[in-house]
Amino acid sequence: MDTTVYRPLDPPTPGGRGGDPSTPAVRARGLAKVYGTGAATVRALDGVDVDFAAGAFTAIMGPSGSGKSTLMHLLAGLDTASSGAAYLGGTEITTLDDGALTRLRRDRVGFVFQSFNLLPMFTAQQNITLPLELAGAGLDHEWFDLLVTTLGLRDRLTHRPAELSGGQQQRVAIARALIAKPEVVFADEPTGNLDSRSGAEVLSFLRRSVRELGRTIIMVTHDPTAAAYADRVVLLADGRIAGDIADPTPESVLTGLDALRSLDGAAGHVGAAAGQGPVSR
Ligand SMILES: Nc1ncnc2c1ncn2[C@@H]1O[C@H](COP(=O)(O)OP(=O)(O)OP(=O)(O)O)[C@@H](O)[C@H]1O
Repeated sequence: MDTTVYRPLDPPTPGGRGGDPSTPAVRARGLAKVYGTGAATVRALDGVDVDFAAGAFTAIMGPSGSGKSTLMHLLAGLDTASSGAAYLGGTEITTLDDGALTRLRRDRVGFVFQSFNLLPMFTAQQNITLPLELAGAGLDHEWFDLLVTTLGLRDRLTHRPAELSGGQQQRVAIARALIAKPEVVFADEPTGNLDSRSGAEVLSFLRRSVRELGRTIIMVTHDPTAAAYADRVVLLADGRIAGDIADPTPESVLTGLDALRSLDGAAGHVGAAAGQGPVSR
């Protein structure tokens, strides 16, 4: 596990803003993914029911192999489920064909990866606006300016990725993920390649984009301190939802992870162990 310690740069403010709280941005119902057959069968996800609120920053945590990446890939339409359903807003994505999934990922979802995935020959500005070019959509200059200001990229727009620090590159990747105002941004270990200060900045920007810009973010992370920037932490163990922590702190997340280890595969839910009551969905 990455033991990097991140220090929040600004104090947390309660609650998320924006989105329609009555409709979850993302839902899973009985979602399952099975790899292999016979003795080699792995149930990577084993019947997951979970809602992710619009306008909230949610972290997904759990031990290695607990199914975090599998869940994110199914929710983002990057992989197909073995059974069950995943929804983006009102759209059941588990029944869409490849073409519809490609359009959905392009038009309604943003991605931030551990390795930034910027195009090296393009400037920061060109990288940010690339999704609009690919979609044939026009640039909302006001939104672009707001993103660039919020992410502190104003004086870096003409630089190529090789001329930017890791933290700056990830901030460009976040602006790119947000430029088309997607319904949800999936972030997969977004601070995994960053030092603690750059990681803290990136996490603060992710949180600001939820609180101030009304976006919805679902982040997979191994780091309890990173998870504590979120409004909520969903814990996975053995392909199942094993805990749910509202308003997490590094301490409550660590307590929740420790409780998971002590459950050691037994069925259970660690919300109470982490100082939270079970969250009804
Ligand atoms: N393509 C695959 N073929 C077979 N098994 C797989 C495949 N992908 C994942 N698995 C298995 O599914 C389970 C869940 O994997 P997943 O990558 O979702 O876990 P994770 O929680 O993201 O792990 P980590 O924290 O190590 O990245 C693991 O047992 C893994 O070995």
